[in-house]
Amino acid sequence: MAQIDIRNVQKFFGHLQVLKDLNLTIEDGEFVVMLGQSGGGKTTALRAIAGLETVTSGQILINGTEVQDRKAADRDIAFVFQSFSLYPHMTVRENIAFPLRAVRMNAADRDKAVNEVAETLQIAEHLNRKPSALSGGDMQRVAIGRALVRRPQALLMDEPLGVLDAKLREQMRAEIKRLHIARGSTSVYVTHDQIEAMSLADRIVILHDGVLQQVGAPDEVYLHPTNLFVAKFVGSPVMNVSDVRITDDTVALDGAQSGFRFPAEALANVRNAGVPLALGIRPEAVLLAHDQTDGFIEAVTTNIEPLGSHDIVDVRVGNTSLRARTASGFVSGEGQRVWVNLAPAQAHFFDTATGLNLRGAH
Ligand SMILES: Nc1ncnc2c1ncn2[C@@H]1O[C@H](COP(=O)(O)OP(=O)(O)OP(=O)(O)O)[C@@H](O)[C@H]1O
Repeated sequence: MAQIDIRNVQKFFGHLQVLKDLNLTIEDGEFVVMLGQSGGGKTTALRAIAGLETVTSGQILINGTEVQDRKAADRDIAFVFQSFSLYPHMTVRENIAFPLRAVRMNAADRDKAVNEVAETLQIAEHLNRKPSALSGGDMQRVAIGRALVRRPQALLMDEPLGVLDAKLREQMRAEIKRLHIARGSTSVYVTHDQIEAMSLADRIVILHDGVLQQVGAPDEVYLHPTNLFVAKFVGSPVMNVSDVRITDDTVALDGAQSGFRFPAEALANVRNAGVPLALGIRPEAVLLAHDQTDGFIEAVTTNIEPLGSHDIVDVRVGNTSLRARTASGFVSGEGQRVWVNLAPAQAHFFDTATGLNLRGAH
């Protein structure tokens, strides 16, 4: 198993800079998920760790040894791609055994290793089949089995569940987590699916335009996003973000008759910032009441999404639309008068020019 250290890594494709001074330490046994929009540089970073891509400058260390100039085969890292990339003419057993043949392991040890990994991945009954006879989920289990069979120092996965349907993705996600807990291998996983990232990661690494935006545990990036990009990228439905004015202890939305009163400590770093501000508040921190309530502001419902376990209700306050998460059926229809308030402890204030969260880690 391995600690992976990425130091000051820059990567250019021609004039296009895809990784901008990337620094990251992945601890031994950790499950790190790289999350971001398409084109953010996630795959390039993963391929650079594996040695499938060279870096323009900077160092990559595995257990303290520089490997950036070593070939992929000399890094003892396994890679699982989105497309299963199995050999169609070989059986499942031969596919999984392939990396062991390459290192000339004897047949008895090879069989033992293949059986063990097939058992763990629950594909033992498919060992004599060809890949074409398997479901998508089982094909990806075989691809993961082939990656794990030689007990690599680290397992890298590039959107491994990308082509599976939603239900199978959810099931495989749980299996990948179980496998990681059982094996404890250092894992780096690339996805643009934030639910996958939240559910799998010890730490999430958010990349945008080749720049690392935030590294943190799932609840940390959810509760304390360092900037607007992270705030809007993590969480579903997305965080409400709208321009606000702050006067004394009052936070006023655009066009609203009155503002929300906040305790002084919630506005400590914000009130005198002297920059245009955006309020960020997640739907679960937008509170609705049927009747006039102290501290609440009058609003009108404009849309309701019933989602079974809860509803997402859009309300209009002044010129601003806010999405609130409510109990199912809390609001019966559009055009209804309600009262709205915000949970100050869960409110974020961003500098609209830089995108930085001015409350920092609160
Ligand atoms: N071999 C290459 N040659 C030129 N440009 C490349 C190459 N590989 C990637 N790029 C460019 O680098 C940028 C980052 O790509 P990368 O695949 O790392 O992003 P990503 O975040 O993984 O996105 P995706 O989820 O779409 O794979 C993109 O603009 C892409 O077009």
